[in-house]
Amino acid sequence: MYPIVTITDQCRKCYSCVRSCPVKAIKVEKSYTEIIPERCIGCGNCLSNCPQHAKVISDNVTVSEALLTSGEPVIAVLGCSFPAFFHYCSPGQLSAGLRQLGFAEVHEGASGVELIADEYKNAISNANLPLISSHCPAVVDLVERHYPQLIENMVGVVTHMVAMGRYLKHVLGDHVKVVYISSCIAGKFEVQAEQTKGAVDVLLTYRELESIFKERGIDLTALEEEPYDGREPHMGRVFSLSQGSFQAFGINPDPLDTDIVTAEGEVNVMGIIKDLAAGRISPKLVDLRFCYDGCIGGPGRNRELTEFSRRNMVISHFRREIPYRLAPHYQKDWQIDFSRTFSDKYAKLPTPKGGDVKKILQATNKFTQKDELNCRTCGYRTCREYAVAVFQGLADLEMCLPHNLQQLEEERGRLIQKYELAKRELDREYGDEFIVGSDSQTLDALDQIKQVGPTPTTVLIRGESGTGKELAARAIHRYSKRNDKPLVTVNCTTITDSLLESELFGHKKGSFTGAITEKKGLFEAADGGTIFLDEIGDITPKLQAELLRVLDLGEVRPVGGTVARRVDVRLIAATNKSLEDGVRDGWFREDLYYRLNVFSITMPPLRERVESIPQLAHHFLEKARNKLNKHIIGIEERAINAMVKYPWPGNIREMQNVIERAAVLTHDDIVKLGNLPLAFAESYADEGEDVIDLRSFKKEREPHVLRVEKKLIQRYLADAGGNVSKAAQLANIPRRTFYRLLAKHGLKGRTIRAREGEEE
Ligand SMILES: Nc1ncnc2c1ncn2[C@@H]1O[C@H](COP(=O)(O)OP(=O)(O)OP(=O)(O)O)[C@@H](O)[C@H]1O
Repeated sequence: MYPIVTITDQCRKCYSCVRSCPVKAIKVEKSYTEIIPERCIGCGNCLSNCPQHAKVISDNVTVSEALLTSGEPVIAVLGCSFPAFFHYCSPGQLSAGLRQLGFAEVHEGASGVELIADEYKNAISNANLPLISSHCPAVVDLVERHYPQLIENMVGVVTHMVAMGRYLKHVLGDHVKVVYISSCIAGKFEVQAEQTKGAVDVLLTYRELESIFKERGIDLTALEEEPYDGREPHMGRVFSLSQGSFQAFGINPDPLDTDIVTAEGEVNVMGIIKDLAAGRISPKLVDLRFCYDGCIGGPGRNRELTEFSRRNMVISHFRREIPYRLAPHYQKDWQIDFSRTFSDKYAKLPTPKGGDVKKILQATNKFTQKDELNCRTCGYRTCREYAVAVFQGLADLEMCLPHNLQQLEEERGRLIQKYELAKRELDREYGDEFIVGSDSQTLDALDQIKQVGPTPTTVLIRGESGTGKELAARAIHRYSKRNDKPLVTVNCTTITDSLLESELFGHKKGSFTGAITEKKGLFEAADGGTIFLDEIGDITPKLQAELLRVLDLGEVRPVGGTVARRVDVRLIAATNKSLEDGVRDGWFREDLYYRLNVFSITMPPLRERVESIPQLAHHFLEKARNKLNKHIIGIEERAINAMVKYPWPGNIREMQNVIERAAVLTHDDIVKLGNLPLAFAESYADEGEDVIDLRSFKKEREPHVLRVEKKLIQRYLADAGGNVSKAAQLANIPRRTFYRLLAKHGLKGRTIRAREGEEE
């Protein structure tokens, strides 16, 4: 298993890992970043720098526990920096705790350092090339994966960890299992590496070990001290300190000696490696450690302590007397092979051509050198490095912050424009409009609206389609104490069920395909105000249950989320269905029905508002006049009477449309009966009251119809270039009929274009 894992849900793509990765071993995916194992050197920077803790060490606790119950002897080896982590107990107590966990023996990794000290001394004295120390696994990976030309410079000796593993298995037999406990993450890579595999079975971090103690309820400070096993180390104990390796290996360089160079920390190490690769320096030995402050600064270090106190703890451990069980087989001088080889693991990435980089730069608005800000927010040092990474598939175009900001700004402008248009549209539809009507049913509804408006009560508005339910909801909100807060209206039938759920309650990132970011729901958008759910009778049982939860608990739970959020929203629902039937037939929850039906208002259909028709007609004329920007002063009496007589259905929109159409058609400043659809005049006539002369109506209408007909014929002919057959085809009428119409209006084919003006 790969030692570092990304919890994809937790990653927020802040690019901290990209920024902190010295070898750019991070690939940016759509909604998270991922480590590229072939490039990773295990330095652990991405773990320490991830603010969301989305990069974690793969769990070795379970494997260790499995080893401990396998029946084979398991040996614990404590890394050299352990005193700087387990500072709250004595080394003897830690040994006792490990034995309680089932470890057969407890060793200090520091003795592994002493095992390889002679190998180091030999390598240095026989060197004919600048040597690079190989005791830091991150440095080994850096060379193998990124600077393979330096492989021949590596000291061909294993790390003290692997040395300990080889030693223990040599002395005790291959059946024993070795668990190395350390602050080093790169060591986890080394355990699995081809050349060093098999020596150590599991690398456990100090923190993982601590979690096992906690899990088992072992309080180290309460334990009786127990001795350590194996060879008691001496100078090996200072190995984890800055420059401690030379002291541990018994090499005493002159501080002014430029032949032996030592460097710690990413920047220094990378600098020296680059110098060596470029042949700029040629010392005898470079002793490198990727972590600042040496191994006591490892990624799994105890972060509560300063470097100074960590150092002091290691030094006082070095000076301390520690109980040791000196078994004779550990006192013997065994001949063990501590050598190792290295392999070229360089993973070549595609190289862009000049034009490729330019294209990518241009895609993020960088056309001149001045546009290349090199701001580093994407994690790359320069815009060009970033463009290369995009080409290589490591980075994506979204990562350029200045470009993103500009795009967002443009998008914001577009959204504002869209919002303004939608708002204007809504204002035109509802505006500051109040409910118009003087019939008793409308007046009753109005009374109820005024009464319930200022209360927090949930309201259910019933009525056929187009009877003013939304208008009523808006009026309730306007009369409420929440009228300075938003009124969010949702039509439950216009979006699919699954989308409606996420629209209403929001969703967490990754909760369904396409949910690439977290989104707040409309309930949260309406917080403090009112939400109007139109067509509530159409929602699914699942949504009904969720809605009931919101009403009962006052909290919403986003799709894919576990944590609920409190909201203060007043609910107004509307339906044109009978929810009572729904409860009876099982498609609407009874408990929700009672929760909604606290206060119900019924909006009457237009056919039951006959008394209000004249008032409504004038109201809609006013709306049409504003919309069309046309000078119309009123509606003639006959037209009003015809509308009163007309058998309207329930939908008030129909009346609104009839009046708008009439306002379009009228040539005068008054809407006349003739401007209404013929059915009005006919139903008016059928009533036998105020009979109008239909013949004279037809006479009055005829010239208008003829004029429109002639214009249409002329347009078809013009579109067909004067070709009558084609014009008839366009008009979708038989050619003969078209000829007849031409004759009727005194028009001719072919010549029509030239005579168009004349014909007008
Ligand atoms: N009493 C009224 N006074 C003024 N205008 C009204 C009245 N009733 C309805 N309208 C107008 O009729 C149109 C339809 O009203 P509204 O959208 O409120 O109806 P609805 O019942 O919510 O419709 P649906 O069932 O289709 O959602 C709107 O333009 C509204 O302004």
